[in-house]
Amino acid sequence: MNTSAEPETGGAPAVELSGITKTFPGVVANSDVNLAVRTGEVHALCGENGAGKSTLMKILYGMQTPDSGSIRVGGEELRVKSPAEAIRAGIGMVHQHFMLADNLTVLENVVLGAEGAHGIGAKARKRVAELAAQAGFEVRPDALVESLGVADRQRVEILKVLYRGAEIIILDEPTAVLVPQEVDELFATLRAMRDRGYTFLFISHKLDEVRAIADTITVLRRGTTVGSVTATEVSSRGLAEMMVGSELPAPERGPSTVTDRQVLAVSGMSCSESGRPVLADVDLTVAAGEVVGIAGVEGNGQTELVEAIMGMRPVDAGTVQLGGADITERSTLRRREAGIGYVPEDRHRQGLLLDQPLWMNRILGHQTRRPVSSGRWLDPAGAREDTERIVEQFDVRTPGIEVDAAALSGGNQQKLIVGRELSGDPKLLIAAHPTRGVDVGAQAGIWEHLRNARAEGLAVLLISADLDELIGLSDRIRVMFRGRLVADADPTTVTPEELGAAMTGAQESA
Ligand SMILES: Nc1ncnc2c1ncn2[C@@H]1O[C@H](COP(=O)(O)OP(=O)(O)OP(=O)(O)O)[C@@H](O)[C@H]1O
Repeated sequence: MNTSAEPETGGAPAVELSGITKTFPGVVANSDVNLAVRTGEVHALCGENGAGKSTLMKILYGMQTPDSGSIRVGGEELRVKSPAEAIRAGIGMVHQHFMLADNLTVLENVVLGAEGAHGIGAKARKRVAELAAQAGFEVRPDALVESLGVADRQRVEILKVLYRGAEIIILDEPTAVLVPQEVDELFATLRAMRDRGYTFLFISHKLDEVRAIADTITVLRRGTTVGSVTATEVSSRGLAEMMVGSELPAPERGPSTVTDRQVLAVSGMSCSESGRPVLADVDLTVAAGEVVGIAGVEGNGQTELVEAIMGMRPVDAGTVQLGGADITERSTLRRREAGIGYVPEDRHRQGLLLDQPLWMNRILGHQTRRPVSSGRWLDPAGAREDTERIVEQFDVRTPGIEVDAAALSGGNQQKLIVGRELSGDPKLLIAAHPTRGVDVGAQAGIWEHLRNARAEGLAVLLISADLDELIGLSDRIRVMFRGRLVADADPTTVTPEELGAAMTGAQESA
């Protein structure tokens, strides 16, 4: 590849993957996959959960070794054995879970580990400023990363790969955490960079977005390439059909099932962190048969609200009632036993034991209740049987329940968690981003399960960055901003744009 500041366009394809096969015990993740990416295009990879998208990108980025097949970058055959080699070949990857050091500045995060190029002084600072200008980012190089919102953190991740000389950039579901306005900004950056000759590989489940930003879309199904299409020549419906062979489903509330039986009542909840208020005087109720959606840009207190309700974070003031009983002083386990199901935001850290088999993961958080425990002893047979049920009902694609949770694709891990948390007849489900990273078919499946549980009287507190999901499923929407519930929106009339505006601080009701 050329080593000048900007990539060349035209000529050989940026990336050619041919006949890539990769198997894991019991699973063929990629089977004879072909992918050709032109220099200077945005190339989207779509496909169901477990279709093999991440595996293919990890192979390109040197995190996995293929069993067979070849990789050509800029026309030259490459054996990429590690991310360091991929970076040397001009390939960068922005992961879904950001990998930044919170207590360092933007500049330090970008330069750390790549001091060789421009040192750590004025030259490095100048180079970062140049790259930021090209990408259209307004960055404050000396700001601490911990003070940044999600969109800015993502910009730092992008700058990191640009700084290391990447010309081919893999983005793994970059829009999952962004509000519509931020998505537009990211797309403006990608277009500007593409016009400079950079090449992007973009994994996404949001088909409308993919059509808006991609030049070419390649669809994978069950580990193989279904085909590549020009983005302007395919409808979302057509794409969904390529992916799953069925129509594109939409979230639907269905008829109201809201009752007057209050299940959750949070009153006057406030809490702070290092002296800084993170939740201020929050009042919130959810009734049986009702879905209350919480809208908000990430980092405005949603995580803290959920943690406070779950008893995972001390509060300065306020009470939590479940079905009329005060549970403010109870531990997280006791709250779960009282009837709260919990789909956490971070499935790796809080939702799963990655190095344990699926059936052990069924027990997590439920260890004192049937059918996985007699109350006194764990019941592995009961846990295995109920895990088989979840795998079946929630269509968790896995070779079996004895494999470790780490071996499941992201979307299938999420289906397992949702299945587990809807087990045991909860009164309340707290669902933080329940379909994040889940494909359109599986998403429709999870929505259907939520709707059915709601019809049977489940109260749902739904936190989601997917505004279509919030609008489509909620009976009421409350907007969170800087730790307060500042506005309410009627899901039957509000548009995603209006909701997005309310989330970024417009005070009036949306
Ligand atoms: N380290 C691993 N060990 C065992 N199996 C794995 C491993 N990584 C992936 N797999 C399996 O390979 C298949 C493809 O997974 P991959 O993560 O590539 O899918 P994906 O298309 O990215 O899915 P998602 O949209 O859910 O993230 C899945 O069946 C998955 O269970």
